[in-house]
Amino acid sequence: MSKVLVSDPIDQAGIDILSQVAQVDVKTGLPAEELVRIIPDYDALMIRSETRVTQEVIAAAKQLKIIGRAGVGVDNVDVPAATRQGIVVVNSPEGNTIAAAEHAIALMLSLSRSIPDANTSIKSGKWERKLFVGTEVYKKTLGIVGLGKIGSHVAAVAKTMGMKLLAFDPFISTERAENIGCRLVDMDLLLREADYITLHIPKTPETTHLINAEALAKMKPTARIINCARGGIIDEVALAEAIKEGKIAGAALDVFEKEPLGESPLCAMGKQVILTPHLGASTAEAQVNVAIDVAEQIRDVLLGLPARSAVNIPGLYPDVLEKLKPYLRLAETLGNLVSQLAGGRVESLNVHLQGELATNDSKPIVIAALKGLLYQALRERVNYVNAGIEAKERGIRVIETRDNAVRDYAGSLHLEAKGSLGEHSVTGALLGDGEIHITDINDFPINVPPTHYMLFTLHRDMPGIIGKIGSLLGSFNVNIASMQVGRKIVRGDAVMVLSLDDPLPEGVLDEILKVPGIRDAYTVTL
Ligand SMILES: NC(=O)c1ccc[n+]([C@@H]2O[C@H](COP(=O)([O-])OP(=O)(O)OC[C@H]3O[C@@H](n4cnc5c(N)ncnc54)[C@H](O)[C@@H]3O)[C@@H](O)[C@H]2O)c1
Ligand SMILES: O=C(O)[C@H](O)COP(=O)(O)O
Repeated sequence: MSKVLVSDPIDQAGIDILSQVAQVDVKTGLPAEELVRIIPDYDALMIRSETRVTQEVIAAAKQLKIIGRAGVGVDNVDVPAATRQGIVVVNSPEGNTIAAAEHAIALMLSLSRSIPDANTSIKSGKWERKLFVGTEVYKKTLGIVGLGKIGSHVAAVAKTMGMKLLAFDPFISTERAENIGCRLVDMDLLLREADYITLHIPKTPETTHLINAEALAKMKPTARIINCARGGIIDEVALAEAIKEGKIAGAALDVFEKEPLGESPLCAMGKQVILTPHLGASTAEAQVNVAIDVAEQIRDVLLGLPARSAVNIPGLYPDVLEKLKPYLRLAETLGNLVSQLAGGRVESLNVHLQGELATNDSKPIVIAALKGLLYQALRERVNYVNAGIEAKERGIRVIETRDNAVRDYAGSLHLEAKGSLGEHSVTGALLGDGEIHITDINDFPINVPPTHYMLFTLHRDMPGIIGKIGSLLGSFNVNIASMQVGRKIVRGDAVMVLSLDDPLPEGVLDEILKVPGIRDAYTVTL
């Protein structure tokens, strides 16, 4: 039975799903070295933002197939290291969107009405009405940095509260922003005009310290900033300084450069600063959503099915997958076949998609072809996650071409491998019942289903050659299951494809190559 380690607090709904297919161990708050020690036993790891899945953890995770992040941000996971090791990383891109957006709005309103301090004051027996006179958000300008899922929901709510909306997001169109009710502007203008700024961007090298002393200096002295996205997007030292010097009016932060926060100049500040301990996603609803979403994906991957929200492999939704699955098998088989024909190092792979295959998302097909191509070199180490990166690291150039026209089959796939030992090509298609047929080898037409052991020869089309190969194999007790010849012209060159019941014993291929008229011969195991 598979084993899943849950190393952060996850809703029971997720644990229940995992328990259907695996032994689930919940061990939260593990020190880093303890995680490295126990991870080799596990097939799957389910986390939130607290567990740091470092390169060291991944290197130790010899059996790990999937890391499931019950939430959005995967910045606590070394995704490139996981990818290189063939580990799928999945998240829940939408499960906590509403929770995070509502938290940002809650922080904005709390800042403008000093709710936390007023609460503390009254609970300590005071009645300080004058001290807590606030400001309205109605007709104020909200600058939204990052107009993705959370930013868009914040925009929708803020709009209904009568706020004017500015947005900065270099990756979305003016039309999309306008549809959400936002004016798309540059960051400089947003900083200068907004009364409230709310951040909803990922933390990347470009966004780290996006809000630094220089940016803070551009803001209005009455402006307030909210960060419910990721710690480190705001330079916390510069922020504390800017508030102290009256350069801005306040800030509310849910996320921090270092979590847990520990000592910080922000903790000593009064009602201008509101801090929450990374609570954006902490609603009952969001935790059920993300736990179910990610647990289902872990369950599926452990059962050999694809994940719908993988961050490091092309996402395959069940309906797309159902349609593509037979073609993925075809691509993998042909990739494996062409690499065995090519023999040596493959330098480039041309993937030509024909007919209905050309109208689908080609990325999974290309990945499947590469997985097949690399199988001889990497065996079980290659999978859908790392096939692309492994091919890239080996310098294999991938060229993709497509032709929508339907020929003999609804869809067919042609792979052409150029390598150190020459060029080889194979074409394959699916029959009506989904059976794979190889329809072309090195431009010779044939029509055979792939089998476990196969022998391919290139020879002169002349009498007696088929018989000689047959008796040679017979003399080595190799049984032929089927045989087919493909040729372009009579008595020119031809290919012979034999399906064998047994593997070729050592030395037989050399004997075949000695048969007069045989130009080349290849054994293939699929
Ligand atoms: N506080 C929490 O508990 C909590 C909960 C959920 C998500 N988050 C965080 O919130 C953030 C947003 O999440 P989301 O689901 O909306 O993501 P999303 O991918 O839907 O949206 C992010 C948006 O940021 C934009 N963007 C990227 N780089 C940018 C840049 N340099 N400048 C401006 N815009 C840029 C993208 O174009 C995109 O539209 C993420 O950092 C996520 O990890 C935090
Ligand atoms: O990226 C996220 O989903 C949020 O930061 C939530 O993190 P959490 O799961 O640790 O609450």
